[in-house]
Amino acid sequence: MTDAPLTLFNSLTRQPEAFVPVHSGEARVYSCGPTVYNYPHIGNMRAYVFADLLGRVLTWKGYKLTHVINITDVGHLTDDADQGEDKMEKMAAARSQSIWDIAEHYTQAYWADIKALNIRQPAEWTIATDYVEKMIAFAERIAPKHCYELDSGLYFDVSTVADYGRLARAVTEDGEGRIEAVDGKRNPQDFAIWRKTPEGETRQMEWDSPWGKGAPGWHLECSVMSGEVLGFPFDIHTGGIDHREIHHPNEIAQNQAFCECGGSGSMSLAEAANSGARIWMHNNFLVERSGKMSKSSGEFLRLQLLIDKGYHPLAYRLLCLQAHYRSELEFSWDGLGAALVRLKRLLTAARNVVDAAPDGAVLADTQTIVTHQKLAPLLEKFDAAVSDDLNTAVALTVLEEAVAVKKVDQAQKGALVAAMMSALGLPLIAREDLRIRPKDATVTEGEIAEAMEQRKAARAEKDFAASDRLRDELAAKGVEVMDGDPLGWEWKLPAA
Ligand SMILES: Nc1ncnc2c1ncn2[C@@H]1O[C@H](COP(=O)(O)OP(=O)(O)OP(=O)(O)O)[C@@H](O)[C@H]1O
Ligand SMILES: [Zn+2]
Repeated sequence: MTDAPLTLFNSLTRQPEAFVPVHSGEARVYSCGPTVYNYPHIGNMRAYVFADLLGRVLTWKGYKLTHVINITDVGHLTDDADQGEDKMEKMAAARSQSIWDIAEHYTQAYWADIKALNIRQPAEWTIATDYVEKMIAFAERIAPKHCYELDSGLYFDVSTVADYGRLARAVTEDGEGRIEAVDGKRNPQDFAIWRKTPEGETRQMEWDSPWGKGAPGWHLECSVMSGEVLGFPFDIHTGGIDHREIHHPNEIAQNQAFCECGGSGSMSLAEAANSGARIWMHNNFLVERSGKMSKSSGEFLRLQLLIDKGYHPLAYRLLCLQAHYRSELEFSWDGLGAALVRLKRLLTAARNVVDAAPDGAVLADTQTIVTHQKLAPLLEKFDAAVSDDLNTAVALTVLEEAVAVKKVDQAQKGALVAAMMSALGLPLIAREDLRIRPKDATVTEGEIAEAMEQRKAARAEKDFAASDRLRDELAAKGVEVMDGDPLGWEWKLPAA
């Protein structure tokens, strides 16, 4: 049975809540996408592994999922509040390239990582610059009651909505809040929803508006794209935990203004939540020993670097799944290596289970097919784990139990394992495909295979001198021969 109630931690109320869809049988989810001014780092990708997992669990629970992720190609300043330059303009100037080229290049790089991590395609990728007209219309609607104009742009007056910053307070209570005062603002937390191009300057990206030439504010973009595609209120809004501080409180304020709910006095939490998304969910950071991994700080790890070193990208996915999404996760190469070993064992065993199942069994409906007394409790345990605010650490161990369970119906076992793998986004790829040659390897897979064949023949003839020589030659090229490996691996490269 997969009927454990789905509970998700809502950052807005700071407690786990039962998921009750706005539209019966459906789940509508919006995830803040990347600002495409640079390559995504693996910390950014944790946010999308999390959003993908959430979507997969909603699908597992039987909801019809509509997931939207945006691409921010304009408007995100170097500081999340109103300080600094537009990240896209800054990178384009540094590279002497057009913003459009920068955006195209890094969007493609991001999509390559999405694919490599087996993140499902959302129903829609909304590109911020495609929505500028709608952003202007949204701003025009809320401006009379909620905004004021300064020389630098159109600002949102946060005192015009009830309960501004409730989401952020979770952070400020911990002493992490930081909103700087800027000249001319009525309240320090007021933010630009339209930034005017300063007189005498031209920006690469600018549009005409009732407030002059300029560009939309980053917060406005997400309010407009989420509301436009999913309709207010929708079910779940996701992002990294840094968005809980400024970006999401500002989106909420705009949504409240747009929906004309509240205005003065206090608003109930339910109303506040209804003014945008019902549930706001945030993944915690991927950190290194030196602190949060960050694009803006210059040095960061890209997924491609992991691949170049010989790690399959799905090892990184597994690393993320081993931790709870709300916990900080510290990256280490040892940790990634351990995740790769676990992944190999799991995928090899799962592949065997699914191959042993009769044709069609893995496509059958798990709920109706899994009745075996040893398997049904595992289905229930797995369902309870993922339904408990996406407890993937436990779900993974249940999957490993299911893969190992003996003397059970093969069809049922195949269906169960395939369904669990799919819910966690682990594809059933052949173990050979998990082996990646590091970029700096001096030997090809074909050469390794040939040497291994020769070695096998030498051993069959009991020519141990030749066998040892071949092993040493491979070792000199950085290939370790693995005799007697429990999983039957014949060789490995140093990183893997
Ligand atoms: N170290 C991290 N771990 C997990 N998620 C992160 C991390 N850094 C950023 N994110 C999340 O990644 C997503 C994409 O972020 P975005 O492209 O806007 O990054 P950014 O703010 O420009 O980069 P950075 O914060 O690295 O300078 C957001 O949801 C953000 O909260
Ligand atoms: Zn956003």
